[in-house]
Amino acid sequence: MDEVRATSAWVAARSSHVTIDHSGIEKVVETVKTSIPKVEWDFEGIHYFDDGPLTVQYLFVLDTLNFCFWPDKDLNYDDLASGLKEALQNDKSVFDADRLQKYAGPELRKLLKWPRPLPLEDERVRLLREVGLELEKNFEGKASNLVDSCGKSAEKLVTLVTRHFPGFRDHSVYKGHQVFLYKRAQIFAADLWGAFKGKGYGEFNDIGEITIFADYIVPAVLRQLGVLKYSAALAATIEANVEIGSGSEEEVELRACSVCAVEKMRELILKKSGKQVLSVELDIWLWSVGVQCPSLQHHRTLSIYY
Ligand SMILES: Nc1nc2c(c(CN[C@H]3C=C[C@H](O)[C@@H]3O)cn2[C@@H]2O[C@H](COP(=O)(O)O)[C@@H](O)[C@H]2O)c(=O)[nH]1
Repeated sequence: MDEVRATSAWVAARSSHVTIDHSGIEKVVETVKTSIPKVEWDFEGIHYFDDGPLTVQYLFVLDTLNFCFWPDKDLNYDDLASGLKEALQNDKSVFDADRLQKYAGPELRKLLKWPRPLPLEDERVRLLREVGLELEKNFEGKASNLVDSCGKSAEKLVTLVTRHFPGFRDHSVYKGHQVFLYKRAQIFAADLWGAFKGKGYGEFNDIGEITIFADYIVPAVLRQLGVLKYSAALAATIEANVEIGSGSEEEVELRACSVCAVEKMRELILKKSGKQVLSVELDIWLWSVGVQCPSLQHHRTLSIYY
């Protein structure tokens, strides 16, 4: 994850639409003191869990589809997590690798009990096929084999996932430089760690290497906390719900500055209190604040990455 950290910092050092306010970070760290509000993974109680390989398959499918809910104003992440959970409870073979390759839009919709086409539905279906095919070809159809082959390293898992599954290669080119954010690949590792409570399939000796997951909720929360500042033009664009192009400077800056700001927050907490907090812990806290704030205005980018 050094690549994510280094390239995000590269962007933050050159950004003009989004800036990190160091006094804002100081304030947040001062407010939370040494204890980041502890938010449990699955605080919503919406995820499937059976302590076994089927949970790994579920989480991999979930994170394959974990992006861009906002174009449908009634759809959000909860609908996906609980919809897939129910589908799996009703039919244990629903995420078998051969079946993942066969879903078409209307069936996926039916699976999730969603009454109309999903946002980016064709892409969602294509990504499921890609996952089914590659799991079948290289991992005997099982995401748990993928995790088993990582030797308890989250970093290795992210590398393997991004190497095998092109849909997880969350990167962009900013001012001529390649920037890596790997949101869905990293969140898959974090979801395993959270669901299995750091044991079994969720045991990673290097979980501290993971950064936050650059989505559209966390930047908005960081802005609300005074950690990120937007240019007047960017603020107006977001306020007016105008879409921001995928790979645009604005979009890359929003995401990269969020990663970088939270890394700085983490460093400051360590400096002030000697306490090592994980980016994953900071992420779930920030994200849970964001999704519980109905008035939160976030940027809108059509993307398969987040
Ligand atoms: N940074 C970050 N982004 C996250 C998550 C999660 C869910 N994580 C689960 C794991 C354990 C917890 O108990 C959560 O349930 C989803 N997202 C992103 O949010 C957006 C969806 O927003 P809305 O349209 O309002 O539902 C979308 O980009 C989605 O990809 C997270 O944890 N961190």
